[in-house]
Amino acid sequence: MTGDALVIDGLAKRFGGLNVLTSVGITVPRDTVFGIAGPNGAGKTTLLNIVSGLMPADAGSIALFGDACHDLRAAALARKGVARTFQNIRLLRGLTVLEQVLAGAYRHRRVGSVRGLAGTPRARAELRELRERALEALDAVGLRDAAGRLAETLPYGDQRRLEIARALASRPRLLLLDEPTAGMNAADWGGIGDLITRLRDDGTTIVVVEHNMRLIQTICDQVAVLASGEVIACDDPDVCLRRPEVRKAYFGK
Ligand SMILES: Nc1ncnc2c1ncn2[C@@H]1O[C@H](COP(=O)(O)OP(=O)(O)OP(=O)(O)O)[C@@H](O)[C@H]1O
Repeated sequence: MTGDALVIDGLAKRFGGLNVLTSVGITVPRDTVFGIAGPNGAGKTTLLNIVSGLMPADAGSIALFGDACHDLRAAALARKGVARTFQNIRLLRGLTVLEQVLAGAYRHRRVGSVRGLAGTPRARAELRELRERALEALDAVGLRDAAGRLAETLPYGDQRRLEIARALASRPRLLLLDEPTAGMNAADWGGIGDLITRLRDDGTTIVVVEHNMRLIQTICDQVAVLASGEVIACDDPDVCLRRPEVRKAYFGK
């Protein structure tokens, strides 16, 4: 296999008169956990939105596993192995834990909805496979025993795990996590950190946007710090977070 998991070059994005990203370059090697840090409003979520195809960039290029893909929309990127979670939990009310994950797996179906409704043997076989994938994803995040529960009754930390399971159901090669530990206590975020490194060790490349510096230092192989629309530092987390330009961006000194 050739190519890094993700190579971003010269990426720019403007909202009206606001230049959020001016020229961002990042290279994420395969099978690593790569952190994206930076002060509020630095453009971290905007960067994930562009990489996952939710919005176009104004300029720049993106390559995934060696293939240029900056013109692709979200569905095509998902088929290329990109999955993501969002900063705010986005569970569908009234569905069980398993059904939430099945909804994530379903977009990778091969059998169209009409044939699926007709209940052909192929459609039934595919549904069985989707269910297996969903249970496998729940296993990965430690929620298999909760498969039959209504998702909204789960504790907050488990709802965040469920979001990750939903992304994992498509068996992504590149998983983008937007603040996966937002609002969590230390016990819960430690567990998410362990989960992320386990996923990496199993062969998923992970890009994680995080404000929690201890988590970044614990799990990331590299971190890029965004400020003023650019990457101001990219290195091993301990080295990066000691840099004067990074301290200035965060603490103003
Ligand atoms: N769709 C949009 N339209 C207009 N402005 C936007 C849009 N999305 C983001 N912005 C603005 O772009 C800037 C960067 O936002 P973004 O959410 O990417 O930052 P962030 O680094 O993820 O911030 P935080 O750490 O607070 O989540 C902010 O000033 C935000 O208000």
